[in-house]
Amino acid sequence: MDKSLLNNNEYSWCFACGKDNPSGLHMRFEIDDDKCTAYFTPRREHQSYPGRMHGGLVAVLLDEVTGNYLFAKEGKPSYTAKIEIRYRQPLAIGEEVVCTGRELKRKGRMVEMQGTICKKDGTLLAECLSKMMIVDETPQPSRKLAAGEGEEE
Ligand SMILES: CCCCCCCCCCCCCCCC(=O)SCCNC(=O)CCNC(=O)[C@H](O)C(C)(C)COP(=O)(O)OP(=O)(O)OC[C@H]1O[C@@H](n2cnc3c(N)ncnc32)[C@H](O)[C@@H]1OP(=O)(O)O
Repeated sequence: MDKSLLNNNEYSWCFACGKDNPSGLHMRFEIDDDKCTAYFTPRREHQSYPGRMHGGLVAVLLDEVTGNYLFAKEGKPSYTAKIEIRYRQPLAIGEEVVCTGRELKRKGRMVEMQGTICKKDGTLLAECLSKMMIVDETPQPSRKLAAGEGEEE
């Protein structure tokens, strides 16, 4: 991966994984040969109906774990072109889940991805099938750098 993508740019503001985004989920990942894994514990601020995580944020977990797999493998961003989600059981506030992203197949720059979210005992809570388009993108400088205010850290 081109490490310059990770420095001095806007990636640290990603809502799902950006370390500098105070409103973000701060997801962290483990990359294996064939999958990306993230562990996440929904908090009360992620709630929809009492005790369960908001479905839009469940979608973020799935989108991010699949996108991160491709980012790690390709060293380039990929944009979500399509995502279909099956919400099987609620994600409980306060209970850690395991998110997994895998590549299913690809044609050109379009990659079909599968994402799952399970309880630690393996119970499937939510899953997605998505299409992600790998793009050639030049890293964007952070807003402060662009404004000539110097590095943020
Ligand atoms: C320590 C620090 C670590 C830091 C570590 C950072 C890691 C960082 C990882 C971040 C991980 C983020 C994971 C979230 C990812 C987002 O959230 S991305 C944001 C949400 N998505 C978007 O904004 C995408 C918006 N859409 C687009 O930009 C464009 O439509 C696309 C998807 C790039 C495609 O555009 P395009 O390249 O112009 O392609 P286009 O000509 O439209 O289509 C070409 C072919 O592709 C196929 N295709 C295109 N769209 C579709 C579709 N929706 N469905 C099916 N087929 C399609 C078709 O075959 C199409 O051919 P035709 O049917 O048109 O003949």
